[in-house]
Amino acid sequence: MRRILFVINPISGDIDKSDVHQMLVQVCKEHGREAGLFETTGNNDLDRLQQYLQQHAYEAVFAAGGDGTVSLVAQAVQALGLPMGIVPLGSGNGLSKDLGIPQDPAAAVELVWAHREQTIDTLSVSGHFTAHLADLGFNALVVTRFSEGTTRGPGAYVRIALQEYIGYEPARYRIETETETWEGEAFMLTIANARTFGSNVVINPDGLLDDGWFELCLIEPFPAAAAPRMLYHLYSEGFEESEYTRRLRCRRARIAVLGQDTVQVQVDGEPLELSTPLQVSISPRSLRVLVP
Ligand SMILES: Nc1ncnc2c1ncn2[C@@H]1O[C@H](COP(=O)(O)OP(=O)(O)OP(=O)(O)O)[C@@H](O)[C@H]1O
Repeated sequence: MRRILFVINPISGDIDKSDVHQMLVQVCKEHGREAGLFETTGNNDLDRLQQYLQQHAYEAVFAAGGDGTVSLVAQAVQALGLPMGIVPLGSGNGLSKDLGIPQDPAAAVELVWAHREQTIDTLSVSGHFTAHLADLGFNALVVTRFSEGTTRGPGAYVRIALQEYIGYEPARYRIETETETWEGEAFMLTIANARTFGSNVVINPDGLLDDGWFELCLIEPFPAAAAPRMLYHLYSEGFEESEYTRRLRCRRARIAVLGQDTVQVQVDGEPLELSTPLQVSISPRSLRVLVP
């Protein structure tokens, strides 16, 4: 691996990246690698990146940003069969944590010369690419409000979550997988390829990124008095221990939101409004990633 492209999101995670460009070029040079830089604009980035990669011969592409940047790079490299690395520089950096990638950018960049390769599953949520997690319900609402605001970073996310929790009305879902049907109300419903949100909430404790399965992780409505215990379970890998949670493991699913033609969905950190029912499917071992 000699020629490496870094895709940098200048606004992710509210992190000043003025030194990042130079650091990436410098460490690559020290290790006999050539670094290219591609900045995202927030506009038509996937098309631009795909075109750029077709015109330039890179051997690996690193996403230097948050989950949205990782998802963008993953889609571009998947089509070309190139491996993807991650330098975590977002607010949450969920997929990088699941892959065991160091959260310190200076340590993560070592993957350029010291790594092994893993090939992970990816999902399609009604045609939208997902490598990490997608969800409906409470978190999708918070991610949407977050994206509409002007402040980024974890503090802004927590403030919005507290505001939205008061008065939140859970929707009713009907889920059909290849083996079972479930219908009921849910506070949130996560479509999980991975285990952990960027916030360190473990939504899918024994989920594997490369087992050919995904999980539907449901948190059913719970009384306000149960919220602290629920948070404790979520931060301590105890998802299965709560009486308000359940998981369905599957290879494909149809998710209807009763009484709604469209639903707000968070897909790899990006808010989308999609038509219901959603159709979810898996592409087993379809994305090459560089891990420690
Ligand atoms: N130059 C830019 N100006 C404005 N927005 C941008 C720019 N480049 C990318 N974006 C937007 O940034 C978002 C992706 O951000 P990303 O997920 O990388 O970081 P984050 O939201 O801070 O971190 P995380 O997803 O880990 O919480 C996308 O919505 C994308 O359109």
